[in-house]
Amino acid sequence: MNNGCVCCTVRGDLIRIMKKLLKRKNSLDGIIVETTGLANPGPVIQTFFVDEEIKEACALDAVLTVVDARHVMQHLDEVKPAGVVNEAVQQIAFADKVLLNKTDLIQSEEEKAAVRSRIHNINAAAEIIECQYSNVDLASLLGISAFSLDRWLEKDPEFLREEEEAHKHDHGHDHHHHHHEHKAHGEDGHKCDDSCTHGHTHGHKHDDRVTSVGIQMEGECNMQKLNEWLSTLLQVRGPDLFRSKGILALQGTDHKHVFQGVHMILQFSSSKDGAGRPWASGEKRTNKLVFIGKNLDRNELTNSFKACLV
Ligand SMILES: Nc1nc2c(ncn2[C@@H]2O[C@H](COP(=O)(O)OP(=O)(O)OP(=O)(O)O)[C@@H](O)[C@H]2O)c(=O)[nH]1
Repeated sequence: MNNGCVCCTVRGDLIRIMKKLLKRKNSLDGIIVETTGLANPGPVIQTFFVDEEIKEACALDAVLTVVDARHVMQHLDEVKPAGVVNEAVQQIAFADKVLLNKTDLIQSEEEKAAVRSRIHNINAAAEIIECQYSNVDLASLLGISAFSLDRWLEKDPEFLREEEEAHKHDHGHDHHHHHHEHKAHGEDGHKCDDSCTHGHTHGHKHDDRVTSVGIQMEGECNMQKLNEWLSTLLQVRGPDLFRSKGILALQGTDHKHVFQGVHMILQFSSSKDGAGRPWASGEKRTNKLVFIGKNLDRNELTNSFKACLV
């Protein structure tokens, strides 16, 4: 689900995609919906209960939330402006199972116990599965019938009622969601405003300080400049940089380079070590980078990356 802004759950798109999938001649064993890391899971779940056709054809099996054991606390602790939703809390609250991932990055058993108890306090019903690199037996994740509407309604009886109202309204106004259908992935700097219905079910707004910046630029990077730029950037802006990733062309090599960042942790890989394919002969060397985080300055990021090019 890449369309729309990073924060929104794009229920209109999801309904359309689901209906397309259901029309396929060969029937599917299952459908896995992956939202963005900043999504409010509520509206996605509601899709399976408010649309008649989808309700008939599908059963919501389970809501799974992957938790970064190293960084989750700082996101749960984050104080948001009044009325703004903490999506980390939401995602744990709505989970049937929590995959507590990256346990290798946790320093001590005490730290792990603190994270587990925090998750448990938000959602006592969800089973917590500890893992590394999300390596979990699929049988414990798929076809488990873990979702219970009753438990949901216990938590929030308003849940379906409000949505049914909103849905009726949608039918009368075809373009209700039009403002989410332009451009990809919020890289146009689109911010949720008051007209955004997503995430408003519970009277909460998305944190509009969080955006994404995509950079696409032809050329080759000077390795040393790039290294200095990225490590300084992550050091200085780390707390605000939730996620960064990119494919890079480096001077003097045909290998493609990939970087993956989560806050201050940065990992490089290369087609030399089996990550993807090298640049093909004649292929344009286009660097592509994405930053997702708080208070990002598109111009500053673009210009400082540009300065790393040869
Ligand atoms: N040490 C460690 N690193 C991990 C683990 N799982 C993933 N990573 C690394 O974390 C980095 C970012 O990956 P994830 O956090 O899984 O990315 P994500 O945000 O879920 O992925 P996108 O949907 O692509 O944004 C990559 O460099 C992964 O190799 C783990 O269990 N331990």
